[in-house]
Amino acid sequence: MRASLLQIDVNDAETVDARRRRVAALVREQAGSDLVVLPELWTTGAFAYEEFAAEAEPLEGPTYEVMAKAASDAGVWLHAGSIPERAASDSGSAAGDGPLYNTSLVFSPSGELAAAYRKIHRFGFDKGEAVLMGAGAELVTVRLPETVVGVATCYDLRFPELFRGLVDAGAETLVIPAGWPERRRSHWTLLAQARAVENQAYVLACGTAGTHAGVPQAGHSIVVDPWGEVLAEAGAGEEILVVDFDPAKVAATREQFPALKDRLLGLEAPRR
Ligand SMILES: O=C(O)CCC(=O)C(=O)O
Repeated sequence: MRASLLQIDVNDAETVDARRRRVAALVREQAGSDLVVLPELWTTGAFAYEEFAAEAEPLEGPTYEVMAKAASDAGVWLHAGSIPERAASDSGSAAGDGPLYNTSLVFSPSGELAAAYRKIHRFGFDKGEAVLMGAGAELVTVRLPETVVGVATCYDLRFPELFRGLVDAGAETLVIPAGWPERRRSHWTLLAQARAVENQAYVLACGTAGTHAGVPQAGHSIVVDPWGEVLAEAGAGEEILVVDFDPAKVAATREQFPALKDRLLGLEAPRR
């Protein structure tokens, strides 16, 4: 199976419309890959908090339209990264004036929406995304012909229980778009490898390059196999990381070294 991770340079000089067109062209160039992955919030930048509300889109908004077409033109599965989604209000108003979510979109090779995932763990503690966006509540997996993909977004990478949930739901390949800052790049690489080793799964983690809203991005998108070996790693700048991998290695690793079977479920902390 061939995957292309598009580590996009997200910067304040390029408009959202221009970036959307540029990224769609890059997706089209990946015809021949099975799966194309984009980063988190690549239209605005994950740290461009002031842009979230202004650039928010309904689920089936401009990014959806452009990416659905790009996926079908290229004939690829496309994890189109995430968008700032403006949900419909509770009253169902067509104005779409409900809460914001950090929502990932996955398209099939015919351009159908295969899955949408609202990021569960919002970043920022008491500011930024954590206060501007709502939290998703559902784990999402997508069945591709060759593998079952489990999706997570950026800060989710720090929460191993989410990935155990995805494994329990059948995930074999963990796809993680991100806008991870350079300042914590060592955590990014370490956690990507940890999630691969502990879940005996492939990890495809696609970040952004460049600097937006004053925050230099880590780049260094990475693909890790179920044994924890790094199959490919990008540098700091914009780059397309193309990697061939064998989805059958997940079952083989889980059979040869069946650590997942030794999980002890339901452990409780001792009472004090
Ligand atoms: O956890 C981190 O260090 C980075 C997380 C982040 O930037 C995000 O989720 O947008």
